[in-house]
Amino acid sequence: MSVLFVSGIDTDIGKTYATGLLAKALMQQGVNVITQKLIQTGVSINPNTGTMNIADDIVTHRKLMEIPLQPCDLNFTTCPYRYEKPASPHLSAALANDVVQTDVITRATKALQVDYDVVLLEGAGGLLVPITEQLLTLDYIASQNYPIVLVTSGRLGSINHTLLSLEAIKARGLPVHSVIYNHIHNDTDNTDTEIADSTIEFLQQYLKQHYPTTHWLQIPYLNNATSTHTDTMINDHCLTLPKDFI
Ligand SMILES: Nc1ncnc2c1ncn2[C@@H]1O[C@H](COP(=O)(O)OP(=O)(O)OP(=O)(O)O)[C@@H](O)[C@H]1O
Ligand SMILES: C[C@H](N)[C@H](N)CCCCCC(=O)O
Ligand SMILES: [Mg+2]
Repeated sequence: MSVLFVSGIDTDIGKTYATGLLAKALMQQGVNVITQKLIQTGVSINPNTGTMNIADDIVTHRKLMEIPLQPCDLNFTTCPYRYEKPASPHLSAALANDVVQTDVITRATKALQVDYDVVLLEGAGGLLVPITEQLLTLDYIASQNYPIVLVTSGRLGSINHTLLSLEAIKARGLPVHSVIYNHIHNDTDNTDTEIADSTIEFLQQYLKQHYPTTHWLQIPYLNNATSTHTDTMINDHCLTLPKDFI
């Protein structure tokens, strides 16, 4: 497979971290990999040019990969659709008097596939987030038949959101390539480790029983992982991928 769609049980669950760390791990295995962002909302405008900046998530991917912005980032191939309002893409586009044309995204992915062996395509929010009034993210994924990487967490409520996401994927007949458990809340005061540990245990067992070929990975809590002073931290927290991951 050469395109993996990285989704999650919700927005702010750690898709960007997961995508960047996956890309870095693949690079370390010698895979020629790049990341793409489906649609970025909440993008700032460059005051000098009056144009939209590069997608924040692409910038974070590159920091996590420890590589500079690439030519395909600078010419916006890795994220053609960027909007100012930090909202659902269908709303952010409408507020910019625009409608997303998914063939632009597909063409961008195909252009990246010319230069790279693997493209990790990060969604915006969860699987049923609308791209337009008529088209949900999962509709687009299904139209391309992309395998899905689903990012989840140990927050109370994650079990339900994870299983609902898995059901939605199954209903479209798409493969669940991986589930990535992100330890996003583990360093905060309000984390209940009993719940988080039980969530890991439950999800692992559930996958073993119902999705035996799906990979299970975990991402540790990273402290300021994308700041400029955390090379050691990032190196310490490399993802180890199973041999048959790609
Ligand atoms: N493993 C982690 N350790 C520490 N902080 C994390 C971790 N994962 C995510 N975060 C924090 O949570 C925030 C949300 O994560 P992230 O931006 O990856 O979410 P997302 O799922 O990509 O959201 P979106 O739908 O906007 O793309 C980030 O700003 C980051 O600070
Ligand atoms: C702005 C935010 N961080 C994401 N990029 C977009 C999240 C859209 C969520 C829409 C929804 O599920 O209601
Ligand atoms: Mg993101």
